[in-house]
Amino acid sequence: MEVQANGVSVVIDGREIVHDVSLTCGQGSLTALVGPSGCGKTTLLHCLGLLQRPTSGRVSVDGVDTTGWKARERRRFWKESGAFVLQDYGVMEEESVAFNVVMKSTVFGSRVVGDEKKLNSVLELTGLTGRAGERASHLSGGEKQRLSIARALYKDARAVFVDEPTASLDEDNRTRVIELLVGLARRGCAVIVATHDDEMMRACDVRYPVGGSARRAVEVRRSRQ
Ligand SMILES: Nc1ncnc2c1ncn2[C@@H]1O[C@H](COP(=O)(O)OP(=O)(O)OP(=O)(O)O)[C@@H](O)[C@H]1O
Repeated sequence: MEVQANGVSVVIDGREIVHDVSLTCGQGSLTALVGPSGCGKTTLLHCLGLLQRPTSGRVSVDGVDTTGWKARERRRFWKESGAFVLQDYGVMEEESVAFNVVMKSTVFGSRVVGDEKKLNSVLELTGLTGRAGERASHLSGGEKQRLSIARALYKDARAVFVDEPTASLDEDNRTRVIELLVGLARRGCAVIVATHDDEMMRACDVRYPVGGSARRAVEVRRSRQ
């Protein structure tokens, strides 16, 4: 999936938070939105993920302009194609790890339904093997981060929007999360990451400086081996 911003600006309370961003986040590529705290990375990420409407400009998905999309079309995009790994992890604390991945249960919520083999495979990939039945609230910050990635992997998301994925992680978890995001891109997903982290930035194919004067997406590597 390709997610594209064309002349996207966001004005809140008379203040321009995002200024005239044009950027293409391609299928199979890992794009970093970079810049100092408060420069508008999260706001831009939310626009690209259709969580927030730009004040002007447009966001297109696979070449389709989403400006006129109603709630129903945006919901379909989130359900079928998009996944989020946000700073508050987007995890349902009271639910099990398995439910948080599969997001489906029987009518009365007593049992998670879904593809068990696939569930086990994504839990293994994200280092959460054996944790399916545990309450998500028991997980550590790094584990919750990986749980959100497990959900993106399970649903075969085609675009994943990630906010500061490594901010509060120790070295091991950080490396692991970066590897998982690179893995998602290698599967053909468009992965867009707002980040301050040098190691995360180095793993990205494209770095886009948000804010500042000389804004231009820098392609770091043309292709991965
Ligand atoms: N809903 C809102 N109402 C008022 N101001 C907002 C709102 N959303 C964002 N802002 C402001 O816009 C600016 C950019 O915020 P944003 O969270 O996008 O920055 P950021 O680059 O992601 O910052 P950080 O790296 O610290 O997470 C900040 O000054 C913030 O206070």
